[in-house]
Amino acid sequence: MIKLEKISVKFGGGLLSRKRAVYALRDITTDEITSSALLIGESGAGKTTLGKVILGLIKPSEGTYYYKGINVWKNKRKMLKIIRREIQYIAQDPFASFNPNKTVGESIGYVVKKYYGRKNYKERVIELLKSVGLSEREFYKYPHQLSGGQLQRANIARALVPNPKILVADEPTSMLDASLRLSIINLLANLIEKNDLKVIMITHDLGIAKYFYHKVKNVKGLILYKGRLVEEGDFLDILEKPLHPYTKFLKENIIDIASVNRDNQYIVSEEKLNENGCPFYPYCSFRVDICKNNFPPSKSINNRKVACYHYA
Ligand SMILES: Nc1ncnc2c1ncn2[C@@H]1O[C@H](COP(=O)(O)OP(=O)(O)OP(=O)(O)O)[C@@H](O)[C@H]1O
Repeated sequence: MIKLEKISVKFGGGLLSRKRAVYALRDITTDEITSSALLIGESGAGKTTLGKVILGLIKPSEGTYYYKGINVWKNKRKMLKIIRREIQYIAQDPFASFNPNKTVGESIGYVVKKYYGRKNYKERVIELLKSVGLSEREFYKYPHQLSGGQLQRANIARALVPNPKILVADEPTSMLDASLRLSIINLLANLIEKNDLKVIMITHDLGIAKYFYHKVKNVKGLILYKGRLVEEGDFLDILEKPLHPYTKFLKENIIDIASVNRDNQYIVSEEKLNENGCPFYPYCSFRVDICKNNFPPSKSINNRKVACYHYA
């Protein structure tokens, strides 16, 4: 379905910009993604940027994005039209995703009318609301009259309007109370099972990621670190037997990557990072000289891929 080849995304550094270009993503190559997936990484790792590349919202500065085997940006008129329909986005904050002056039914109805016309649009909206565990009552409510969890359900209902093949869910539970988080994951797992749908979930919360894996099964994990893809493979396999030193660090130290504490004993060196080197170099206890200036090529090991000279 989705294949990324040497994708880099650079921000800034234009002719009129005083700032140096920053790579949000660097040289990302994946195997074909055919299942649901988890994009894991701490803040600034490039998760959202990668999600936007997949949604066709960001044109990579370098590299090729294939959807269904077709080079998206080489065939952009046709492919972006397909992607806009088949790949939908679930944002983190459901309150920011709805117009506060319109009822939930009107907001979802707007999208229904766009795709299917006015006829029977209300019935379609109510059916969608029911498919995400809401009821007809919610059609008439304004966003502020719903809880965060209910509104996130409505957000998911709206994303389902064009009958997408993929949902890119960007931290879909992080704005919700802990008690509601699992119910949203349950809903996504349910939709995956009942529909011909895959979810690409972006998260820094390993607890949520594990729960998603156990509900959905067959979930690919993509571990990002400072714009680089460091490990790829079955998510549980990665978590149980991490190969990359960063993934090992994650497993041993933390549940929520947002709580990474850089002042712990893991830090080996404070040396300045070379842009072309491995970004984990300063913290890595397996590092060798070459890591400093050269990011390693990805190596296949038992259905996994890891970018680390330790395995070269
Ligand atoms: N529009 C932009 N202009 C300039 N820099 C950007 C832009 N969008 C993202 N970046 C930078 O690219 C890097 C990756 O950002 P991104 O939002 O993709 O990370 P993330 O893993 O999703 O982080 P978070 O979990 O904090 O959202 C960061 O250093 C960020 O500051």
